[in-house]
Amino acid sequence: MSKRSYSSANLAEDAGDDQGMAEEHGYSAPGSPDEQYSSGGSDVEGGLNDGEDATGGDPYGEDDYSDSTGYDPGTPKAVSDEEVDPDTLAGIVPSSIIKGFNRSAEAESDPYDMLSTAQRDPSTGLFGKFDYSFLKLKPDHESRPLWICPETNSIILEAFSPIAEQAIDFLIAISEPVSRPTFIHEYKLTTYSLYAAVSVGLDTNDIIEVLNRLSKVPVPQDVIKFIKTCTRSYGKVKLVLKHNRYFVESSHPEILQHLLRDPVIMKARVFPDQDGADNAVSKEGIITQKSAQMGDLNIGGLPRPVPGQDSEKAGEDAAAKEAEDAEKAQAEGDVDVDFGAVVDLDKDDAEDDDADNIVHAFQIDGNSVETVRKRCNTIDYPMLEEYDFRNDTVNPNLEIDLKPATTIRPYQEKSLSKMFGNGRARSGIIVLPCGAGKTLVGITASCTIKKSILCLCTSAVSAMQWKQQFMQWSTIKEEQIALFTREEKERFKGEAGLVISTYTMVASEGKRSHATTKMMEFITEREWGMLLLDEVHVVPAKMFRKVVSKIAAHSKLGLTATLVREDQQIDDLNFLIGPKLYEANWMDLANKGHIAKVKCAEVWCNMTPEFYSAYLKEPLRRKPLFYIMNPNKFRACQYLIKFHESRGDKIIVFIDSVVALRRYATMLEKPFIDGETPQKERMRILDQFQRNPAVSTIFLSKVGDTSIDLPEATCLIQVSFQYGSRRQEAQRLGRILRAKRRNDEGFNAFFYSLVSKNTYEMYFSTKRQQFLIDQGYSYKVITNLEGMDECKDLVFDDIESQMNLLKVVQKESDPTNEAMPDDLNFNIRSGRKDASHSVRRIAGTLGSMSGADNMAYIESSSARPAGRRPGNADPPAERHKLFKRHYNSKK
Ligand SMILES: Nc1ncnc2c1ncn2[C@@H]1O[C@H](COP(=O)(O)OP(=O)(O)OP(=O)(O)O)[C@@H](O)[C@H]1O
Repeated sequence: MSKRSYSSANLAEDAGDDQGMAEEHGYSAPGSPDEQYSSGGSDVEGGLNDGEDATGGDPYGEDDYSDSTGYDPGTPKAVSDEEVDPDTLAGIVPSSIIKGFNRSAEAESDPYDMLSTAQRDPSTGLFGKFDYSFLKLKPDHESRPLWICPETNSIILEAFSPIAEQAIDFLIAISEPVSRPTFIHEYKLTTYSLYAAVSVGLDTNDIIEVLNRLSKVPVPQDVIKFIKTCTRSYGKVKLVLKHNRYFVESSHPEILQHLLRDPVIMKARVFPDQDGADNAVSKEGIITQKSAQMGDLNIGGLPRPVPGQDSEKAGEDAAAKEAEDAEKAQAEGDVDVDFGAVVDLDKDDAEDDDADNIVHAFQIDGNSVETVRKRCNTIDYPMLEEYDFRNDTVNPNLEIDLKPATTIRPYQEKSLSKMFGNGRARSGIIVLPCGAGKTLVGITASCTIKKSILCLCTSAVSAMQWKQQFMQWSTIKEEQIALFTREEKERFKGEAGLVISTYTMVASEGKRSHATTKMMEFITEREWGMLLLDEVHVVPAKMFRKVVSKIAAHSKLGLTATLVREDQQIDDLNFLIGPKLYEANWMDLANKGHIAKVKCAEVWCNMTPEFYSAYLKEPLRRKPLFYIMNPNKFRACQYLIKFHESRGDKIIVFIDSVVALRRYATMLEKPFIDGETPQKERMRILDQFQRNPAVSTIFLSKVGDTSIDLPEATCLIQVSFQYGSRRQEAQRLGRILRAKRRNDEGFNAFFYSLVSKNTYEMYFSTKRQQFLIDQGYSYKVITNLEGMDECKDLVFDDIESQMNLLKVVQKESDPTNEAMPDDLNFNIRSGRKDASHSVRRIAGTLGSMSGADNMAYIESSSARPAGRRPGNADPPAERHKLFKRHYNSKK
């Protein structure tokens, strides 16, 4: 999918005309004069409505999918266009396949089952087992936006469909986004995504029914089976803390009985003395009661803001707004309003009928919570954690509200509605792009729960920024906030408060100072309303386990932009924190002006001959410093800084290697921050960068990757990076997504990655880009920085200074460097070609980055560019012999 979408997107870019591209591919983009939708809104309505359609009753929408695939073999006439004439194929294709294509009426099982891998796509061999052309399209398939692949559980969305927005809402709730370029998105149903879907209140039938309505083909039987298996037991059992007693709760009494038959769980059960209310208690200790209604839960303690209104007026006319929305939807694409209601997943428990409001529960011993939770995971009934904070009378309230001037954005509100949708706090993870305002989401959640909050971040700098943001957006008083870092060990005043600390401070064990030990006692001895976990993707699972087991928290909210890890331990988060509750789309927020639009470029820097031959001789571990300190890279960096400073940009330069960072910053006379920079000095440099026009560029090591909020920054130059880390690439991009000037007309932020040509760095660079490419970003390759050769005062412009630098590099290159990742061998074997398959690279120059697209693209030119210093190497051949040797030997 990725491959296909890049190539289409590429075409669009090349053609310079998105619409043109869409038409060229036979897509009918919304808004095109001849689109099928505009000519007959009724097509959409008829096709997707529950009720009648042109074929005299929707054979799909109304199907009982529990009995069949939703595929109706009785309506073949409606799809005659798709039918294959058996005579045409006779002799070419085995008859079983023709049968498969045409779906005989007697077909009982999934059509997919009829075809073995070898039998599919026998004529072209192009699609192999991915040839799904035998799946029969529904008669009104054009108005339905989804394709569902049997076997892989992948869902392809036509993002240009008039109902794509609603479909995206739905898909985000039930599946993982895999790739979201401009026109076609790919999602995948996974065990975890379905767990998350159930946890936000969707049930099996909702999921299959809506999928079936949106899909162009009947939902394949295997997919239905998968959904049923995953959702059968997930989300059916909740762990609820009420009046400081722990209950295992479910609206399915048979499930509770099943759990109580388990010896471990049975041992943890506590028989209530008296239930107090009129609730019935069975002899097994199961209490039956009416579930709490959501009522008028007030997210953030303020009237629910309506976008475009100030918070004071918000909430006054929600009904009017709804009507207006419906009208707008009608006008925009004549989308069926009823359909919207089906896809709208924000339905509260309060909407359920009375029967669903009956819940059953049994109490468990507070000390056995962890054991029961583990046991439930083992027997495949993972417990969702919910905190009934409004009924918690034991823990003192924290006086905190959003300030009246604070307005949360629609996507922030939406993410929170997934957390508080049923009037309680669900534990889970909210995924928003970097710079989209996760801090305010965390603050609003705190203002909703109004109990003591423990907030953990990745560094002391980010802890201080959280404190500052809490004070900026909420009414919390300074004395109610306590910082717990290496340098600060404060306590808050009063019974309830907020502690902001770092993961390492809380998870560390062993010998600690007296003040730290006292503070840890203060933290571990109390009950927290919420554990707020920033940048959850960064923290090792081991550390999380320690934190989670030490801290008694009623609910947990994890925040992240990049739910990706190179070590595959991301799955652990689902059970340590909770399921993913919401994930926003980067491109969507950029288009709406909530984050900046960014132009990304990879700048290829030739190695100088001396550096290159030294690089080749060095062992693997010593190589990196040679490509990082490549004099041509140095010069490119200096040139880009000059270029962007002259445009009035504020620039962040990232260099992972501390040796290189210091040398670059010192030579170019710019301030830098690395791990050893004291806290106060860091804050001073960041402050100068924000306010002082004379400080337009700062150099940062890895310490600046996450959580640094610098809205002034508009340009980012990456000189060295941590191998193939997709997460680091995205986090770094995030530093410029919050650009203050993002809504200026035609404004773009700039992201450059400087790569030394024909070194390992090129492979890593390609690998790093994958996450952002999947979010819809594209990279231009710049092989020649226009104007650089004419720029007189760049460093290392003579052989002598280059040789001196080489000596320094040879001396300082650290043989104890972090080992290169294991997959390097894979790269050598497969060569760069493989990796670049999935990358959308567009030929470009510095001129084209800045809008002046008048330069020749010289990527494959071997001619030495005019003005280049004669000592510099000509661009080496595409694959150096080193790579070739490895490549051939591996082959
Ligand atoms: N609703 C809002 N109204 C106005 N400004 C907002 C809002 N939400 C966020 N911001 C601003 O957006 C910027 C980015 O917010 P924040 O630092 O919370 O991003 P983030 O999602 O945590 O990013 P990262 O993952 O990179 O740390 C901040 O300057 C913040 O003040």
